[in-house]
Amino acid sequence: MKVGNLVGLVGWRGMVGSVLIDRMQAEGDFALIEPVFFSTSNAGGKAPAQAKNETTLQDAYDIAALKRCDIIITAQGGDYTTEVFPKLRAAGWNGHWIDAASTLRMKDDAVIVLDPVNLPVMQRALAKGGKNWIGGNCTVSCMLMGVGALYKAGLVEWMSTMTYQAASGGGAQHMRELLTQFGSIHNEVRDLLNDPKSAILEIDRKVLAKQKALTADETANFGVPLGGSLIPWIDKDLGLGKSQDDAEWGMSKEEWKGGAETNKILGQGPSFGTGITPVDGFCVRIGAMRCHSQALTFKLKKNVPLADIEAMIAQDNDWVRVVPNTREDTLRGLTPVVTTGTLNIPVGRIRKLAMGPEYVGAFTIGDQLLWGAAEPLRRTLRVLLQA
Ligand SMILES: NC(=O)C1=CN([C@@H]2O[C@H](COP(=O)(O)OP(=O)(O)OC[C@H]3O[C@@H](n4cnc5c(N)ncnc54)[C@H](OP(=O)(O)O)[C@@H]3O)[C@@H](O)[C@H]2O)C=CC1
Ligand SMILES: N[C@@H](CC(=O)OP(=O)(O)O)C(=O)O
Repeated sequence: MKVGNLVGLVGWRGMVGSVLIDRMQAEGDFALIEPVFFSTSNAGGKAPAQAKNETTLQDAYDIAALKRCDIIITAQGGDYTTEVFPKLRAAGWNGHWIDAASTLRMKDDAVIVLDPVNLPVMQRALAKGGKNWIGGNCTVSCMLMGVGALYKAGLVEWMSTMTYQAASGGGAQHMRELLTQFGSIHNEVRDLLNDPKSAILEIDRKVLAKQKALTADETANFGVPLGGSLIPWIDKDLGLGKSQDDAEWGMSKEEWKGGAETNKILGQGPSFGTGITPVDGFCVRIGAMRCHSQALTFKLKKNVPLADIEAMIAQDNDWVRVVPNTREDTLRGLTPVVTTGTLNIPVGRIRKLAMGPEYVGAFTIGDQLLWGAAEPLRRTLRVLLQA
């Protein structure tokens, strides 16, 4: 049955939501839908310019108002989903729910959406009456956009990923805090930096003293200094594993998502167990603004020539960019700064590793607000409207 085009938008004002609205405008999505804008804080206010018939903001907690929508897209966050989604379904709403939050991702009736990688999984679910479409973890989505080709070809025996994740993954306040920390640290040594004869170890000593003396306000979000440092733990401690000899023991939630979500996106089952591809590694927060980077190690099922691997990756989708493994090309094309604000997913440093011919290394980067959050949502809207 054709899906109707009355689309409720919740969370459009936030960081992910704003990127989503920009992308929907850029791609002409608003020409295909009748948007209804919702707010958790300003019901009755003026809806943004894209609103056609519905120019007033609706209350995002009003189940009757939400129930009118054929499709709801939310980037409002997990607490909102937890509160509203069950009530809406309990009230008999049978529309399509597209969500950036992780709350529903691992539910059996939810599909993690990333159509350039798993359109067949999405279409199978749609044919069976699926209604819940959830955006994946940003790190996982960006990684699969880059190297999904190797999974599609059934080549991956296992993968290890070491991540370098941007401040934006924590939200807008985290980005502000990072910059505030950089500013405070710079202020501390500004005069010494301006003096070319000053001793670098004196600068270093003052920087460290300032990092250690950052105020509670300056570290309220990350808990510790991130400017000039890093944090090798992202998201909760899941407390999994019965003993420290279990693979899940000591895993952060972000690391757990790497394995669980990669396999679910690929339609290989949700988590640990048979039939899945082991994916594991360490997730690290660094002082980048909004691009997540990852160093990947693959054990392939067989020895594949490097040129074939590069060709497979390059041809997989319209956004992946294979960066030749030279110093010059890497500096020019494989950094968060060149990737930010684009839909490009550069994959570089592709090379055979010293462990043997089946071992391949790669480095990939993605804008975590675009492919990592907003883009899969708007593309899911298109998939539904075309169904
Ligand atoms: N940040 C990320 O990297 C990722 C986030 N997500 C998911 O998306 C959710 C939303 O994240 P994010 O966009 O970062 O959250 P934001 O905090 O930027 O926005 C969430 C909501 O906060 C309200 N809000 C209150 N004050 C402001 C303000 N000054 N400016 C804008 N909005 C404000 C808005 O709701 P209202 O208009 O109703 O008041 C807005 O929709 C996350 O909770 C997560 O579930 C998913 C992937 C990545
Ligand atoms: N956890 C990610 C951001 C995020 O929102 O992830 P998820 O959508 O899986 O909760 C990060 O901090 O970089």
